[in-house]
Amino acid sequence: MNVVIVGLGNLGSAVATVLARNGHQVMAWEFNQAVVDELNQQHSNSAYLPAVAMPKTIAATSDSQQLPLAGADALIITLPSRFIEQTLAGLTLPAGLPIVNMSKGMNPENGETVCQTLQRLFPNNTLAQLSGPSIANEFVAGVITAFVAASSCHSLQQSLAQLFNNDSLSVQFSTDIVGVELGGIFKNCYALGLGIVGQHAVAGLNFSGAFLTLALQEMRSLAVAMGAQASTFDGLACIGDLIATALSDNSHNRKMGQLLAQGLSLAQIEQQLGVLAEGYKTLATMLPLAQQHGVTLPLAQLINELIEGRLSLDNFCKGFNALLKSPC
Ligand SMILES: NC(=O)C1=CN([C@@H]2O[C@H](COP(=O)(O)OP(=O)(O)OC[C@H]3O[C@@H](n4cnc5c(N)ncnc54)[C@H](OP(=O)(O)O)[C@@H]3O)[C@@H](O)[C@H]2O)C=CC1
Ligand SMILES: O=C(CO)COP(=O)(O)O
Repeated sequence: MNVVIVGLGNLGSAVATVLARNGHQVMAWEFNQAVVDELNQQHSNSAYLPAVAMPKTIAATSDSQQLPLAGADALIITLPSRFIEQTLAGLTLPAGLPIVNMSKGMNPENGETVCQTLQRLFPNNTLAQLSGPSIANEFVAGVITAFVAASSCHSLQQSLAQLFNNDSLSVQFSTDIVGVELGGIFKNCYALGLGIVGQHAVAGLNFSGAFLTLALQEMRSLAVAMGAQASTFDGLACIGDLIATALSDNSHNRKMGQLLAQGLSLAQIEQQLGVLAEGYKTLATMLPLAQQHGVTLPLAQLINELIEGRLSLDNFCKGFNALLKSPC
């Protein structure tokens, strides 16, 4: 199959690699010309996917007009959410080209999820959200990984299975695009929070178990109020992704939390990570959204107060302990 990937950061480079290894034709767009040149000449991306030999068949360009959209079977979006609208707004897509979003974020200005933005920009194209516990550094290294392809279009789900399935990668199907996308978006805030408090003496695995349980309850209650199916939260795209992201040392959100706990400023973190992890902006967007929907998110509120410096780590832990005393 022929695939166009937009964004060669950590995720996009890993997706390009596994699809090319599966024998598919991959052409990628990337903003940074140095990354494009390194990929085309040395078949690597030392900034975002160090120590991985990328297949020589992957080609990259920084000129979106060069993308072979007319002959593509899917357009896969792997950019951080904040760059998606500005990058895609100038593109004219063939009417039948399916769009697959793998980004997990929201627009802080209007509260739109990436799928909602894509639907607004390209109302005539079929859409899928491809999500699940899928840390790029792991699945590119052959760690067994299951994705969820959420779409109302069964043939697009099947195309995604055909693209990704191999000895270590599997694609499951869902029709709950809202739930699958919101699970992947909301879990970033809690992974960021656990990254901050995870170093505290009181934060052992008992703490993490309780933290993730409360996190899942909050994610589910807001997502259901926004139209998701509750049962989606028992699956890969929600509880699965929450566990993987919150506990993985490869997670950008967990890492950002750890750096905040070490006292680094946002500018220093941006310099170290390249781009701020999605959970940071999502948290500020999620709390007013919850208010609009009449849902309370006490754990997310505590994380937000901790990040904004209105709560010490000790007082966060006292507040968290108090939440555990409330009836479920
Ligand atoms: N990494 C992962 O394991 C997974 C990530 N995701 C999601 O995928 C999305 C991307 O994450 P990830 O790959 O980790 O991000 P990275 O931080 O690895 O990559 C950031 C990318 O954004 C590019 N960029 C910077 N500025 C601009 C700009 N102005 N316009 C366009 N591109 C720009 C960077 O290019 P430059 O070289 O210039 O810095 C780089 O390619 C996120 O939404 C994340 O939640 C989902 C599943 C797994
Ligand atoms: O969503 C992810 C894995 O499923 C990756 O999360 P991070 O952006 O925290 O690395």
